[in-house]
Amino acid sequence: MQILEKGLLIAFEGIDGSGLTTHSKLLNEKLNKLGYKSIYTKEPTNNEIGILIQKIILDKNKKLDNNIIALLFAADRLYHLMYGDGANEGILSYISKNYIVISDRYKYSNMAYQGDDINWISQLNKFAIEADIIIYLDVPLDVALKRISMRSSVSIFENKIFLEKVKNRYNDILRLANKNGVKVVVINEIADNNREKSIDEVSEEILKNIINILRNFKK
Ligand SMILES: Nc1ncnc2c1ncn2[C@@H]1O[C@H](COP(=O)(O)OP(=O)(O)O)[C@@H](O)[C@H]1O
Ligand SMILES: Cc1cn([C@H]2C[C@H](O)[C@@H](COP(=O)(O)OP(=O)(O)O)O2)c(=O)[nH]c1=O
Repeated sequence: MQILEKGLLIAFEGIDGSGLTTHSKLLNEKLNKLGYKSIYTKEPTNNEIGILIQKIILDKNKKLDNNIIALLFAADRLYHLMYGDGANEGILSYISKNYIVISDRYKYSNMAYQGDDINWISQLNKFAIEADIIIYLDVPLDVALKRISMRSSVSIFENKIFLEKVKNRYNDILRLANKNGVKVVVINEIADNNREKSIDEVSEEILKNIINILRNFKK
């Protein structure tokens, strides 16, 4: 068992279709196999607030104001930190037990997707701890959209114009996070010869980055 001196929060971020769920789950599996205490969780969660959000964002006819959606995601996050995602304990509880918590999206998605006024979104997330590490999966819009097109249910966010805006916002969000002491790892999913890297290639690249960081964390 690899015991860390302190718990870690790793946030996976990126636009829809960038592989967040795939790669956050794979990283969790690999870290557990290597003997780390690691858990996978996601936002929106499956607690009462997260379930409400999932209903709202999958309902095309429910055109809720962006600020209401922002408040709901922020409430879900505080609940997630304190009481859990509906299946696990709160993130803060795992961190206190020196776990690695891998969250498939976190407060940076709130800023990217609802961030018309990013200062207000930051305020909403005032009580949400910074992640220790952000893994940002960088994928061209057309590749992400192609992957989403295979999906049965599409959320209100999954359209080209909106996701282009989200992708552009991430640049400033990651810079701000880095300024706040977050270790930002950008994973480019396209190889030099313009080939889409395989799931295994991307997953190994993520694991290598994380192991390097964990080694330094121990020092
Ligand atoms: N590197 C990759 N190459 C090809 N397909 C991928 C890659 N990463 C993810 N996918 C596929 O893209 C789809 C969306 O991945 P998913 O993890 O659900 O994205 P997200 O959670 O970011 O919306 C899935 O079918 C997944 O198998
Ligand atoms: C956490 C979070 C997610 N989102 C968006 C990103 C996605 O488009 C959508 C759902 O997240 P997603 O990761 O796609 O969940 P699922 O894999 O269950 O479909 O919610 C926000 O708009 N704000 C937030 O704070």
